[in-house]
Amino acid sequence: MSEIIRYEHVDISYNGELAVHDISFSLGAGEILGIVGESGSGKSTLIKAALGMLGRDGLVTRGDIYYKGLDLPDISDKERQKICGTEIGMIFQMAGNSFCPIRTVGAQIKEMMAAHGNENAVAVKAEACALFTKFGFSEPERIWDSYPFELSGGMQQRVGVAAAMLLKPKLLLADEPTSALDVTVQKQVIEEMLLARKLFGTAIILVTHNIGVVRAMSDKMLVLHQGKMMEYGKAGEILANPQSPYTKKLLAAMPRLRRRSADGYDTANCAS
Ligand SMILES: Nc1ncnc2c1ncn2[C@@H]1O[C@H](COP(=O)(O)OP(=O)(O)OP(=O)(O)O)[C@@H](O)[C@H]1O
Repeated sequence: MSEIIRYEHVDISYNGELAVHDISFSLGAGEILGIVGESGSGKSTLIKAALGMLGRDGLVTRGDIYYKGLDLPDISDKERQKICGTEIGMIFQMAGNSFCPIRTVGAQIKEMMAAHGNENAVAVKAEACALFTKFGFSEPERIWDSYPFELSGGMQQRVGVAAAMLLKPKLLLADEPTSALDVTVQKQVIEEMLLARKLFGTAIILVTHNIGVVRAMSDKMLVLHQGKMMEYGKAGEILANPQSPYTKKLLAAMPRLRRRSADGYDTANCAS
């Protein structure tokens, strides 16, 4: 399996204070890594570092983050703009909020695709509607013509995932993509991400508080505590047989969710 991204001994500080310390992991094409840990453990910081989104106060102070031979913290803003979206996509907890409220979904998707060099509006619409259909929307044209405020929060989130996937990124960074959603919509968003992996071979780094979501989706798992890596390895093995006392405590406090197969899951107690 070809490697997509590799973190090597990464330290990240805000205003000189260490937030994340000595993190190493790698991810191959189509693999899904779940990053879990308590609030403030550094989960978002880790993925923001890949796209230079640490803000003015944040800095990768040691180590490397390699993507296709590029050391991401060192690339220019121009290079970063080029890979942002097309190579590495990102979705947030409230992905729907990134849509402008007063322009239709279709207009915004056309603009996004044009900004990445695809100006064929007819083809873009056809491709978007086909993906909406694959993602389970029964009226794709209606979604295309909708203003974001005409869609529920859950629908906005699902359309946000679809929009990110239209650029067919090799890597998707997903920061709490299901935590603002009710259990039914969580299931749909999980299904969308698994389908995206299947359709496009996209690798996913998933930040979540929800062990149930990790259990349902992840091949690998990284447990963070106060910026340090407590455990990293195959998700199934860690979930079945956690080694560090911290992981044991974390798992004991989480609800259960059984994994059925690579693409299937049982959503009982998915929300946490
Ligand atoms: N822009 C910032 N400036 C200063 N400190 C920050 C900044 N962003 C994050 N931090 C600090 O870095 C640490 C890790 O924060 P981070 O948001 O990565 O944690 P998290 O595990 O994603 O938390 P949550 O689950 O609550 O989103 C925290 O101590 C946080 O206060």
